[in-house]
Amino acid sequence: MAVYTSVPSEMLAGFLARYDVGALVSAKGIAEGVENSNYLVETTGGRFILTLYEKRVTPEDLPYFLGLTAHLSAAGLPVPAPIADRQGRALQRLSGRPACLIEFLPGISVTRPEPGLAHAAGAALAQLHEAAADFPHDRANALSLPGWQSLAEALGGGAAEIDAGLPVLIAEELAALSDLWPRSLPQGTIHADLFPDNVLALDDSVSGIIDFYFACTDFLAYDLAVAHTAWCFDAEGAYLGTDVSDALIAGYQGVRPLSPAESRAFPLLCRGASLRFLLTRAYDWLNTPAGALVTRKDPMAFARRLLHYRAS
Ligand SMILES: Nc1ncnc2c1ncn2[C@@H]1O[C@H](COP(=O)(O)OP(=O)(O)OP(=O)(O)O)[C@@H](O)[C@H]1O
Ligand SMILES: N[C@@H](CCO)C(=O)O
Repeated sequence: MAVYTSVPSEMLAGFLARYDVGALVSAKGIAEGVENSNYLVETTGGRFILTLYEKRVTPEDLPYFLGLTAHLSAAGLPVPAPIADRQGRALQRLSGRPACLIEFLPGISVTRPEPGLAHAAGAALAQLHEAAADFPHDRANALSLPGWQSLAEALGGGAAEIDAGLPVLIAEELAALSDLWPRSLPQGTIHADLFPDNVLALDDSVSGIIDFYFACTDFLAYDLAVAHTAWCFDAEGAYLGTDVSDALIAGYQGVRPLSPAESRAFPLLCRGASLRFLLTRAYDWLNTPAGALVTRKDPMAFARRLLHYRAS
C-alpha cells in the first residue's frame, strides 16, 4: 500500500482551499504504486490525484518533472497536468512532504499487455518524444552506466543472497555494457519507466501516461528499450512472444521510425534497461525495511530478461 504519509482531513480541506477546485468531499489512499503516497481526492468540482513525494524523489527535481508533465499535457498528450493554486504554484508542501495536486485521468492501469494496447503504447511513447522535443530543460539520467556501477557496488555481497549467480551476471554485464554502450544516438527527453502500470487504458487506447519521476535526457531508443523490457515479458520474466514485441515497436515506428543506428543498438539498449531494473529491484529487495507496507518487486524477473536479450 503506497500511502506513507497521512494527511488529516482538516489539513487537506485547508490545502484545497488554496485552489479553485471546489470543497473536499472525500479522499482515499491509493494502494497501487510503491514510490510516493497517492490519494484520490473528490471535491465538489471533480476528481483529482494528490501526490506526496517520498524518499526516492529529489525535491530539486520536482520543478523539472512537473514542468515536463505540464508541457506534454499542453501539447495534447494524455499526461496529467499539475494543478496550480490561485497564486500560480503547483509545487506545494503538505504533511511535511513536497506535494502536488494533479489532474485525474480516466482509464484502468494495465496489468496484462495485449498487442493492440502495446501498439498504442509504442505510438504514445513516440508522440511523447516528439512533443518533448521543444521542452527546454535537461536532466541527466542518474540511472545510466555510472549509476548502475554505483548500485552494483552498493549491493556488495547482498546480490549473492538474492541468487548465487547474480554477482557474476551483474559484473559481466557491467563490463560488457561499459565497452559497448553507444555514444551517439539521437537524444531527447525520455520517460524512462514506461511500464504497463504507468499506462492508463480504455480498451486499446492509451488514456493516460503517468509517473514521470524518472524522466531525464537520454537516448530516445533507450526509452523504447525500457518499454520493451517492461511490456514483452510476464511477471516472472518469461518472454511473451513476438506479437507484443512487434506491436510495440511498430506502434513506435509508425510515429517516429528508428534510424539504422538505433535499430542496430536496440538489443544492447534492452540489455542495459534490463540491468537497470535488475539493479534497482535488487537494491530495494535488500534495503526495504522490515514491516514496510510495500510488496518488493522480484529482481530475478529482470535477470531472466537480461539472459533473453543476451541470447537473442
Ligand atoms: N493522474 C492520474 N489519474 C488517474 N489515476 C492515477 C493518476 N495518477 C496515479 N493514478 C493511479 O494511482 C496509482 C498509483 O500511482 P503511481 O503508479 O503513480 O504510484 P507511485 O507510487 O507514484 O509510482 P510507482 O508506479 O513507480 O510505484 C496508479 O496505478 C493509478 O491507478
Ligand atoms: N517500474 C519499476 C519501479 C519503479 O518505477 C520496476 O518495476 O522495477
